[in-house]
Amino acid sequence: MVASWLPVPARDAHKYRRGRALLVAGSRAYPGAAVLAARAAQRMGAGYVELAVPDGLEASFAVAAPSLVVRGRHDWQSRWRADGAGPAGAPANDVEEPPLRAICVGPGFDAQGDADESRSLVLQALSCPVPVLVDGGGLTALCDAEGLRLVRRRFERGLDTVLTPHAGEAARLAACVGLEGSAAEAEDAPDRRALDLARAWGAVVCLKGPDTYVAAPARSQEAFPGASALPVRAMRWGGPELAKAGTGDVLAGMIAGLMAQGTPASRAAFAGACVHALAGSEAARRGSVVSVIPEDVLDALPAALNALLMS
Ligand SMILES: NC(=O)C1=CN([C@@H]2O[C@H](COP(=O)(O)OP(=O)(O)OC[C@H]3O[C@@H](n4cnc5c(N)ncnc54)[C@H](O)[C@@H]3O)[C@@H](O)[C@H]2O)[C@@H](O)CC1
Ligand SMILES: Nc1ncnc2c1ncn2[C@@H]1O[C@H](COP(=O)(O)OP(=O)(O)O)[C@@H](O)[C@H]1O
Repeated sequence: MVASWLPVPARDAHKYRRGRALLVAGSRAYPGAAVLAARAAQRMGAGYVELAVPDGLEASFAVAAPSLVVRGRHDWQSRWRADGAGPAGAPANDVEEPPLRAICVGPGFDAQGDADESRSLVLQALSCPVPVLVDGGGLTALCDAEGLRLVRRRFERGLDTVLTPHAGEAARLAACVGLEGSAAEAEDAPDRRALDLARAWGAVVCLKGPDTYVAAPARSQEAFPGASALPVRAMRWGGPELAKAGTGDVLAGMIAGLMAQGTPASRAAFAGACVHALAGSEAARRGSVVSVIPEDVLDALPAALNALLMS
């Protein structure tokens, strides 16, 4: 079933029809995460991937990854309406541009060192009327009353938001909505924790770990066809080859790349996690479970996609 959720380009496709994605990612502390996430969005099929990076670093990113459209943060912030009014992805000025289909915000944010900037970028992304994924340092920046209000408001307006926490970030998201229960209880029942978070935030939650749980808020119950009564699914593929800094950034970009092509948020999160795990296994097969690095996962991604599409 997951294979049928993966977009395949039409014969008459062109780059904009294949989805325009924006990644607001990276910081002076963690620039690499931005490239990992953006590359992953490209590899998952998004036709036009833009990367908004800290001002002054544009040239370094453009050299590191020539096919990415790299912009400074101020350029992006001044070009998009802060209130999210207007058609999906409409730029604030009159420039003719194809619509933006998804935003990924937060991989590589330095939520401690650049707290104000991280928060302002996350809130601006959430004000855009397109699917938004929040990951990494963006999740830390999201955890306050205003962040919660904006995500819930998006839910009420029918706009998809995806949150991709690891266990540490999930604990912060839980504390922000006053979810009871100790860390040990959350570890015992991660499916329940993912679902509680999804409902409390009004967002699709992809709770990462050795097993990954994707939960949808009530509105998206139909998003997992054939699912059991509760809108939460476990993904148990993959192994410890993925336990290396940077693989989460790859996953965030993959899910955003799928959403940019029109895959609904909960399916994008689940299918993205499946392909990510398969790519990790393929990378371990080509090398060693010990040596896999996130770049290997990116390199193995096309083979993993193919294997799933042929299955
Ligand atoms: N190449 C790069 O530039 C990389 C950048 N990264 C970015 O660095 C920033 C900080 O990421 P961190 O994850 O370190 O941020 P966190 O501030 O979440 O640090 C991790 C903390 O959470 C706790 N924790 C609990 N459960 C955990 C789990 N299952 N996995 C990991 N930590 C857990 C740890 O004990 C630790 O204290 C993010 O924006 C992230 O995207 C990282 O993804 C690593 C690679
Ligand atoms: N033991 C494991 N088995 C399977 N997958 C794992 C394991 N450890 C980590 N992963 C996966 O690797 C990724 C790590 O993401 P994350 O913790 O956000 O790392 P980072 O922020 O450094 O990129 C997640 O997709 C997680 O599910």
